[in-house]
Amino acid sequence: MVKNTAVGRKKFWHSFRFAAQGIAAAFKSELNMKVHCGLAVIVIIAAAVFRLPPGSWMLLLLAITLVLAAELLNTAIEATIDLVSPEIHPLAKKAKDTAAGAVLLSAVFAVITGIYVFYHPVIDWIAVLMS
Ligand SMILES: Nc1ncnc2c1ncn2[C@@H]1O[C@H](COP(=O)(O)OP(=O)(O)OP(=O)(O)O)[C@@H](O)[C@H]1O
Repeated sequence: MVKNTAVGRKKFWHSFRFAAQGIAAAFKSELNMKVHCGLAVIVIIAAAVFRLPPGSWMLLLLAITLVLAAELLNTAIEATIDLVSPEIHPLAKKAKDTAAGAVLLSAVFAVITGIYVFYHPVIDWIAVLMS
């Protein structure tokens, strides 16, 4: 484990490396993170196949970023709670459940965004298939 003791420009790039390590660590340890990333890849491929307009792409990228960012913060809060309060405590429960709530909220937004963005292209595609 290394602390960021660099200065100036070096410190800036070290911060990026530590952030990338954090994302990689969350991906390796959290099943939910793997599921969210897998779904994000499927959604991006579907958006390319349906040739969605730029506005729809931006909405999808916003939803994907929100979910992944919420999942990363949830993982950070879980790790912090496990470190400072491994024993059962109502505040530990509140912190973990609230962080999980943020993930749930962002996931609901992502589902609504997906329905809004894909509804008409999918209906049009089915209509073409049936005609
Ligand atoms: N120290 C604690 N004190 C009180 N309740 C806790 C504590 N740790 C966990 N819990 C309860 O158990 C639930 C599950 O906690 P856990 O740490 O297993 O996280 P998780 O939601 O299963 O996440 P993951 O599986 O991604 O690690 C929490 O949401 C909380 O309600």
